[in-house]
Amino acid sequence: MDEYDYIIVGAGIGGLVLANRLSADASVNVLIIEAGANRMGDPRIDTPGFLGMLYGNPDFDWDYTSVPQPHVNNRQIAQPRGRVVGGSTAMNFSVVMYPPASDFEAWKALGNNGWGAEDMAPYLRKFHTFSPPSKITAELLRIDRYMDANSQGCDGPVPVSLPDVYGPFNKAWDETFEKLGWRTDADPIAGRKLGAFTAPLTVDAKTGKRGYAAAYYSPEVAARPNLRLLAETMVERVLLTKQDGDVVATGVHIKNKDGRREIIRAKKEVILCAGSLNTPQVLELSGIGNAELLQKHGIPVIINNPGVGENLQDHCISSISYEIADGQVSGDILRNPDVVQALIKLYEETRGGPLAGMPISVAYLPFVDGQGVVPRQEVEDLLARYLNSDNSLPPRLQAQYAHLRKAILDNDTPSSQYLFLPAQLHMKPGATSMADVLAKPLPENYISIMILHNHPFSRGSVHIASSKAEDKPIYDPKLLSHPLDLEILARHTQFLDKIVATEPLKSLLKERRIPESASDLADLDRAKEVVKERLFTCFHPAGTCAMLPRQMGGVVDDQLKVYGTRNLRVVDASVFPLEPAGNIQATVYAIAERAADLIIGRN
Ligand SMILES: Cc1cc2nc3c(=O)[nH]c(=O)nc-3n(C[C@H](O)[C@H](O)[C@H](O)COP(=O)(O)OP(=O)(O)OC[C@H]3O[C@@H](n4cnc5c(N)ncnc54)[C@H](O)[C@@H]3O)c2cc1C
Repeated sequence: MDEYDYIIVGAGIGGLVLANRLSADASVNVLIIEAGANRMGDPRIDTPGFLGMLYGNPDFDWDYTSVPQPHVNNRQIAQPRGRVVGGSTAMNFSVVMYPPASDFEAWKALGNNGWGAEDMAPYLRKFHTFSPPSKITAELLRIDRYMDANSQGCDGPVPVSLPDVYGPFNKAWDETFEKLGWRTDADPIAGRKLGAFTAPLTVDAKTGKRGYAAAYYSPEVAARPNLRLLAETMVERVLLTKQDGDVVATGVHIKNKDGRREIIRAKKEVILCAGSLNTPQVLELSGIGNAELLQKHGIPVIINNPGVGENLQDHCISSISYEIADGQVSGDILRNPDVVQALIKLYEETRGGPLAGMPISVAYLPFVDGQGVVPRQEVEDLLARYLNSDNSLPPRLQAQYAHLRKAILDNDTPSSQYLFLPAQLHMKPGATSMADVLAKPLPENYISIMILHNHPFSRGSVHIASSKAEDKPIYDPKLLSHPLDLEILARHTQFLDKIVATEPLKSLLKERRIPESASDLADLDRAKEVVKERLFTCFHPAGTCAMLPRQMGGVVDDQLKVYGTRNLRVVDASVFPLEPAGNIQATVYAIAERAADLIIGRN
């Protein structure tokens, strides 16, 4: 029977960071188990522009779909999740965003010592190595104004860069927001950013290849005799026993690719890094969760904790696509197979061109609507109308909403993240898959502007559908179930009219929009309908095993240990107590790096 000091479940960010850092000590044996295959070196992963090939493909994607969402016209929304070594970073859009310092301060204030902005700042640098852009790209984006190469990461495994993929739209984006009064020169990594900027990408500037969590599993690390990666192996549950009143994780039950079941023993710890949708599933299958639910599925209850699988938060986005002016180019030209072939050739020969990265630009803005910043009194009125202040909310929500209330009233905190994306985007009634979103059925060329709602009030859940590990859990994000979310997102969507009516972006666009009903967003009710029709996820499910005090519905403590256990930890996006602003991969890397220090005892 196999036995290891540490067994890590899942080879996404959390798993690979820990596998690397823990096995640096040659006296410690580490096993990392991944349900998907090891496809390092596969050009479909390595080529940033090929990401559309990965979604819905069972070789790469768990391919979740939500249950019908009543607040979004009963639509069902896809939620791709990486099922491969590298996890979701093997298929993400590569954008590196840093949350405002106040979001980590909120984590700390919610009872998590050691998770404030100062504690986390070094870890936001530790995971990556930044390469400054070429002179042409630096000048095009005016990057020296707000990004200091010396403040970025300099020796982490994941490459971060601004490849030469940007063009007139990115330049116009920056200038347009400046005209609108949103020029700021703060460095995003410092956690005090507002206004427009171009966030770097997890792309290796030299090779044009995707940089992702697999970078932590370099050939030198993989060759360590004390580290073993077991791919194509599903962890079905954690083996738990009771010792002196504590629950102790002694190993895991696995099912390998031939369908054979085995037990592998852990001497020190089992660490769950299976992501926000699968970590709660493994806990519930192991007997940790809501007792009623476990009993319903015939699972013996080891620890009754109804917080498992609850508190699900995600960044939802609304978006509008705009036809581009004659003579301009967008990613929609990739509908032509000859263009694709020419770009593949260019990429193979130069490691550059549009396949080397998505030319996304962003803007962090406070709460705005069609008129500009929403006046404080109006925000207060909205909060009074929609936020329950009569203490009938559970303590977790009361504490969380107190922070969200502060955030939306503070004009220095980004309420939304606007994203420029150079392609048309489509949503459907019923179920919308990634293939639907990325299809290019319209003959004209478009760009899209997406609005990501940074601090959602809605809370969903993910729970087992049966006692079988192969049955996907039920994923119910309850998108827009809190009325404030619709109100906020609709108002942010109204601000799009201002953005596209401002030069120089205005001259790069024509009148035609997707959807057509978005041609005038002055009416708030119409903007709300547009939001419901166009709502999608930005792929950041989090919070389902929240790091919070137990009486507040927490699942792990501030050492990331599962309550009631001696040696079972969780290290992935599920531990977020509160969704931070912006795309979350940098935050997940930072959590994993800090977890490594906690486990090693360096903290
Ligand atoms: C399409 C898409 C685009 C995105 N774009 C961006 C972006 O541009 N910028 C950004 O910052 N973030 C982005 N993200 C989000 C970011 O990539 C994720 O939040 C992050 O990778 C989550 O990491 P994780 O370690 O928590 O989980 P995951 O990456 O989901 O890793 C979990 C791993 O555990 C494995 N696993 C699960 N269950 C089991 C089991 N029972 N046994 C064994 N193994 C198991 C999975 O196969 C997976 O490999 C995107 C995500 C997606 C899907």
